[in-house]
Amino acid sequence: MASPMIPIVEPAPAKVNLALHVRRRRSDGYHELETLFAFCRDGDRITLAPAETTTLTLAGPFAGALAGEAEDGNLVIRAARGFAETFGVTGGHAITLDKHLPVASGIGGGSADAAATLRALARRHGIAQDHPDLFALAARLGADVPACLLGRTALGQGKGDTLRPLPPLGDVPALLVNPGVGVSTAAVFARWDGVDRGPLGEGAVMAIAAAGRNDLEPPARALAPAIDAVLAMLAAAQGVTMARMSGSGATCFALFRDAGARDAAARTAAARGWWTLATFLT
Ligand SMILES: C[C@](O)(CO)[C@H](O)COP(=O)(O)OP(=O)(O)OC[C@H]1O[C@@H](n2ccc(N)nc2=O)[C@H](O)[C@@H]1O
Ligand SMILES: Nc1ncnc2c1ncn2[C@@H]1O[C@H](COP(=O)(O)OP(=O)(O)OP(=O)(O)O)[C@@H](O)[C@H]1O
Repeated sequence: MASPMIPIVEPAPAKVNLALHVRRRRSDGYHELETLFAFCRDGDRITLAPAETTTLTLAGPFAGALAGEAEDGNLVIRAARGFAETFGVTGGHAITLDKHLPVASGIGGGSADAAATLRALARRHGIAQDHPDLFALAARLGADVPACLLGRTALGQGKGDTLRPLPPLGDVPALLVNPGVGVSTAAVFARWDGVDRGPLGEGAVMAIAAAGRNDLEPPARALAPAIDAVLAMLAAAQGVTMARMSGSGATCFALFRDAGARDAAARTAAARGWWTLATFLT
């Protein structure tokens, strides 16, 4: 168990859906998916320090995007409350969220923060990181939270919360680009045309990804036409091996043969005023 006096720092890496096939709408309003989750080297960060009550301090470039919302609605606080109820812990935590990922952008931001909070609390209270109750709590917090809790390349099925771990990708140079528009996940799913275009293929992760697609791209592009320009720019970049939208958008990602080509594309995207994150898929 981690010493209660030493702050715990837990990374909350950005999530990318290398491919996302929507198979059908369920009667509970959710959709059955097949998706390949991958994680970036960079993202948000959670710090946990001992305190009498639980509080949340927002820091970092996107703190302002969440400052107007009630603290209760933040997935970090919801994760901390859920953890206390599930594992019967008492006492609070002063939690700091360093927010580097744009909000409502398809790269899991809030889900990654919730998952990092659960990992940090599990460390503090001596709960195994693979405790089934921790995963059950993650699934109640959001469809992407279990994948973010696992935090490694995985095949997601069901709502995205039935997971099969896959081998690490080994630091693939990746660029994330967001045109500065927030997109509601529920609104994008609601515009899906209901056509099942088939399952993911088989083979190595990158081969499955390359042969796959993101079925949420057309509805997201209809809601946020700026995605078109981002994808066109990324697809035309030198040294690119794959360019696609992640999750429900509007963030798009591109994978590159080398970090130099990635950084050149990042400069082009930044010159257009878009948010960029030059990173690696781990
Ligand atoms: C698009 C993805 O990011 C792909 O990884 C996820 O499926 C979304 O995960 P998330 O943001 O954690 O989603 P949640 O917060 O659980 O759900 C938000 C809303 O998205 C829709 N939703 C989400 C996941 C899913 N499999 N089917 C859905 O239809 C539902 O309308 C739901 O009310
Ligand atoms: N810590 C948080 N960070 C970001 N958003 C949060 C957080 N807590 C609550 N939210 C709410 O969750 C909504 C979705 O934000 P989030 O950034 O998780 O979406 P996303 O990037 O589309 O994630 P996903 O790819 O999992 O769908 C936001 O509109 C915001 O109001």
